[in-house]
Amino acid sequence: MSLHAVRPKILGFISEDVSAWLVALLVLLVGGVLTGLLAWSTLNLFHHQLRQRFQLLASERYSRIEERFEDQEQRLDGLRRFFANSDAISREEFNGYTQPLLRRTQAYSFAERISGDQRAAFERRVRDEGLTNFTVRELTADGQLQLAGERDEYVPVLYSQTQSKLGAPLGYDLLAQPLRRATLERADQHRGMAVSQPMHLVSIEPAYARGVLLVAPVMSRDDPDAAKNKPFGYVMAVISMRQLLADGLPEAGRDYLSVRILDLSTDDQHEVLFESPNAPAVSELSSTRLVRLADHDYQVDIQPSEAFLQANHSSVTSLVVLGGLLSVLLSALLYVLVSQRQRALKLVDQRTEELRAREQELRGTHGQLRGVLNAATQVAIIATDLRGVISTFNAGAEQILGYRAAEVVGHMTLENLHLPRELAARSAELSARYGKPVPTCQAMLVEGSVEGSVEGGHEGREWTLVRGDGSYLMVNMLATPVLDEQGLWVGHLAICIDITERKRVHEALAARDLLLKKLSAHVPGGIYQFKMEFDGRFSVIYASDGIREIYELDPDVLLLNAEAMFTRIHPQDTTRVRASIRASADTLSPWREEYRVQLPHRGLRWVRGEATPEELPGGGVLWHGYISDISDLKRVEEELRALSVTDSLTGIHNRRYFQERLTSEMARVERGSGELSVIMLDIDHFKRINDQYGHAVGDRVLQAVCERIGQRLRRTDVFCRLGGEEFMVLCPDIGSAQAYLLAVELWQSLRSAPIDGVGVVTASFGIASWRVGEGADALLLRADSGVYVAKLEGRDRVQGEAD
Ligand SMILES: Nc1nc2c(ncn2[C@@H]2O[C@H](COP(=O)(O)OP(=O)(O)OP(=O)(O)O)[C@@H](O)[C@H]2O)c(=O)[nH]1
Repeated sequence: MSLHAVRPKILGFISEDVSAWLVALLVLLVGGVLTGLLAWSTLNLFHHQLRQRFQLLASERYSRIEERFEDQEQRLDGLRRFFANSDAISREEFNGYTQPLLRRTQAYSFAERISGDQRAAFERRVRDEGLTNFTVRELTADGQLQLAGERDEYVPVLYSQTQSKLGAPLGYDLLAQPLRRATLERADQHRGMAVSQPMHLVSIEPAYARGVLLVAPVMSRDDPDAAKNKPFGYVMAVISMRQLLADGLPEAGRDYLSVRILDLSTDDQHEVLFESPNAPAVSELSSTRLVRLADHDYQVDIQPSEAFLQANHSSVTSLVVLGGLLSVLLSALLYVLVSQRQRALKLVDQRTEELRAREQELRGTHGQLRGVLNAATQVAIIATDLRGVISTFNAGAEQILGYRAAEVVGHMTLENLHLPRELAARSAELSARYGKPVPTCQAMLVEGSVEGSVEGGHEGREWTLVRGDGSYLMVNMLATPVLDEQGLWVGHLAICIDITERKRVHEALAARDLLLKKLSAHVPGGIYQFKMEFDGRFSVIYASDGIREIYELDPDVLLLNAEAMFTRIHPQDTTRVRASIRASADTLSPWREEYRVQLPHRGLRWVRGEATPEELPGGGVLWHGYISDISDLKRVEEELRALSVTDSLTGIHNRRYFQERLTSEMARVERGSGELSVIMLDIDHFKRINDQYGHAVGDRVLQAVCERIGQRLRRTDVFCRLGGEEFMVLCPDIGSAQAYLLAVELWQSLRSAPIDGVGVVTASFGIASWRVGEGADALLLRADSGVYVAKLEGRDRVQGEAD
């Protein structure tokens, strides 16, 4: 069954394979929809509650307005009855009655109706009461009161009780102003209260001047035709709408409602009686109701103000934000959970696969290990537990040590296989080194090859093991700790290699090395192995002690640095030696070279090297060779050489040497570099000297002539005895004229002074200078011809060169 089949689904319904992004998106979507639904229902509830609250506030405000309108009517009616039921009302009585009524009313007044005839008497009466300046007045166009004009009838204000600081407009004739007049007429007509159209009230502070005049006619109690006659006066309430409606309400900025009152009684247009100072807010909420005051109907429109909306703001925005945030957080959380879960599951899959692969690998490795253990028949592999008891004993161990695995595993320890005295010695050595006792059972396990390091490198150590038959076996044993997977020490692994044969070979090699050393010590010169790598680098593989004398270098120095050898070779020979080595490497031909070495102590020496090259696999050449000092041999050779080209009697060069030098000088001039001349001389009548003085004197004469001639020659001139009394001077780099002068000088040096016991000895000279294309024989022949001519012409002379 696959792992996928048993996995539970995410949140019970989301498949494991669904992308974490998709899950997060789905949750975000659902969260968004739920938030939207919740916001929608909350908004509906909010609007419902808002409407209810507004209606409540509006109803309360309507009640307040109606109540205050009724209150105004009742108070004015009371004042009217006060006048109607009294015979005469004095100013003090009026004031006393209206003083307590001045609440939410700007002023209460009483205006008496008088005819034009009664005006003067009326004014006089009132002035007599104490109002000395009292006159009937009317309003001018600019709002000032002035003396009223002559009319048939007046209704001047007689009494007035006002809150205004501007005072009462006493004497103001209400009939003089059309609106007030119309109001009085309507009151007369209805015989009841009438209210004016909205107007600017007189003698009221401007802020409160907008209002109405509520008028009630006062009929005389004593007038029998009161129903028909005009009233004798009017009581009035001056009502400022602002004062009436705003009293008891919070200030405009904090009032939740915006109120507007329209006067519907005007025919042409609905005039605004009152409008709240606070503007209505933009809202669908509004309420309208009709309210009546006296004979007028008013439309009262109420709308919520900004303060209302602010005090009742919706929490939907917060809800949406909160819902959105929660949705985002939830989707992010789910994304993290799902993706982490998926990652964890993938990791589990991956680790499971890895474990399976590791298991397979371990099985394979275990099989291979078992195979290796069994196949390693030349190596003893022994594993022990921590107590040293052997747990593995491979086929190689059986074969090498002569035990069967069955008799060793679980029965014997590694210590049992060792030679006891060797273990005891090693134990003592280790105990002394580490300053604590090391038991013999651990002596073969403690690493001792590195001083002071217990767990340092793992190097094999030679041990003597006791075989099954009691014989001894030399092994190289490498013991390493075995750790389990947690790194805990669980035992040891010892790998033993039989080194009996190796030791024998080492001993044989050591004996041969010793022999070689002894032999080479008795051989003059040095034996060496010299190697050139494929990249051209030199190295010395072996150098016997004899090399030390050849190069005055320690053999060990050469083993480290082969180039040190070349520092000893004479600078003029170094290039030649290197070239010959490379030539030998290229052609694999034997190397043989004689060269000079410049030694710190013995100075310049000649050596001869000989070596046989051998091509190495993979490139490079190895020489096996021998170097010897040939300085003595060279010296003898030089001496022999000198003898072979020297005339034994006179000590000057002989004919052979002359021939060699002539050949080389001819080659030089034929290459076009310089000139060449020869001067030939032959002693005159030498036979006579021999005959007269003896052969020995003749020999001395020959020596004396050579001495005199030699003194006159240049260092570059080559003076040779061709034989008998015949000589030749080879003069490089001089031409015919110079050669002639030299010959004359030589001729004179001979004849200018006598030789002891013999007298003056003369010679005949012939000269020849090399001509282009001329051979050696022709050159010599011409010189010889010169001597011949000199002899013919009487001897003792220099014969110049014929043209
Ligand atoms: N003492 C002595 N005599 C030599 C030697 N070699 C040759 N002679 C002699 O030199 C003589 C040469 O004589 P000639 O060839 O006749 O010449 P010459 O006597 O000098 O006469 P011209 O050359 O014609 O002047 C011979 O008698 C030789 O024996 C030598 O090494 N020592």
